[in-house]
Amino acid sequence: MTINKSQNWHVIERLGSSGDGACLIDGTLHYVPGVLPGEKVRLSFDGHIKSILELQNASPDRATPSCSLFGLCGGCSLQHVSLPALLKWKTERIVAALKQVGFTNLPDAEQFQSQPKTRRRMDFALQRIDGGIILGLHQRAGNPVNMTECSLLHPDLFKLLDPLRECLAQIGALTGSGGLFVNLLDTGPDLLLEIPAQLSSSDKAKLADFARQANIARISWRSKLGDEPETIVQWKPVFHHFGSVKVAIPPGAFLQVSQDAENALVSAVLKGLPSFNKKDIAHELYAGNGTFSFALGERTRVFAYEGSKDAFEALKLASHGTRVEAHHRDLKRQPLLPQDLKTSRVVILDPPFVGAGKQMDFLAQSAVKDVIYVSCNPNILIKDLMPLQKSGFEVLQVSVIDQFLWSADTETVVTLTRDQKRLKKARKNAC
Ligand SMILES: C[S@@+](CC[C@H](N)C(=O)[O-])C[C@H]1O[C@@H](n2cnc3c(N)ncnc32)[C@H](O)[C@@H]1O
Repeated sequence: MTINKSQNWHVIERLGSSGDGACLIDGTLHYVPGVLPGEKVRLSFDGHIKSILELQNASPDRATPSCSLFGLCGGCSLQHVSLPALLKWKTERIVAALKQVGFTNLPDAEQFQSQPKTRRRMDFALQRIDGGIILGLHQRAGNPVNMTECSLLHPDLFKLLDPLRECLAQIGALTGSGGLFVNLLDTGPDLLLEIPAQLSSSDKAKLADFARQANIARISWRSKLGDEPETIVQWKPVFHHFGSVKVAIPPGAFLQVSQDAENALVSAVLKGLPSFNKKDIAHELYAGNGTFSFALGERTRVFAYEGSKDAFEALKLASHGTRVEAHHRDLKRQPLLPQDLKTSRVVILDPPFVGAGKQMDFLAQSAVKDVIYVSCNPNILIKDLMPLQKSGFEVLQVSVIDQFLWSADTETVVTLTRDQKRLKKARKNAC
């Protein structure tokens, strides 16, 4: 294929939603990775943009990437941006999203950014190659890259990678590609392997030996996403604390990706709560294993809804002696209806990446006055918050939590109310 080396210079206008720089070339919008607004680039093409040949007007927001795999590994797309500039960009994106919904009179956003090397949850790709195993993240569009260094991963997980490669190389069932889901819990790393073929008894014995040598409490396996994990080895208890409540976390469970971000998220949610009377009930939707539930339970009675059976069971077991009442419910198939929310003082919801969909319409139609919406997807946030805006909700507080460091993903907590008294008071206090 012939590569056309353009002599033309192109100015980067802004960052698009995936973090790539947008520029107009011959009237068509193109996205260029690794650039910043205001920078001028000369590009080579092979139908699409192939590479940056030259860059001028380097932005003051430009930073030296901290990882030598940057550009190859798909885990980070924005290491060429300084962390303060990244947080500012993410915050502007959220403010723009809220304006797009139609909200006006927005409060200043509170901001938090995780520290590097704090990531305690990661979904790795596995690939057998001649002489070993590749264990790392996928390229942006392509094969996995061996993670030989990482600016994101918690050191307690990073130090496991080499021993894991050695162990997995001995696993006969791993003949091609697979996955490895890792959570760093209070009891140490918890591993869930995804390998299509059945593990042999020899594979299981090797994993059991490895678990003891590497002080890993549990290793589970499933053949594909959606299958129930099988515990291969568990030789000591597996648990994690949310506040003072101990939860027996199931294999492959959802956990906020870093402890510092989890703390910031919980604080933002608690800050958004209205005042409670003794008998008030908070409805929490998409509760997971209880990241927010038990902190909420310190303030009031909580009805916590979760669709994953494993997470619901962990939540239910842990909720004894607390004010949290766990409910197993698929909120897509069976959303809470306005009458189900009649007793609700406030609704807190943290939907998955695809959003809450129809549930938002029923929430908007209910009599609920206060909502705290947690989002990891700014595009879906726009869709989900539309029905609330149309039914009279206004934004009381916004927190932008950059827990997905050096990627375009953003976590946000938005407190909304249609209680005019509360709104007036908050705005008066902010003046
Ligand atoms: C973003 S996670 C949040 C979990 C929890 N709030 C936390 O912070 O750890 C979304 C949660 O929604 C649950 N979920 C996904 N689809 C669901 C559905 N249709 N009905 C109910 N829960 C669902 C997932 O199992 C997951 O626990």
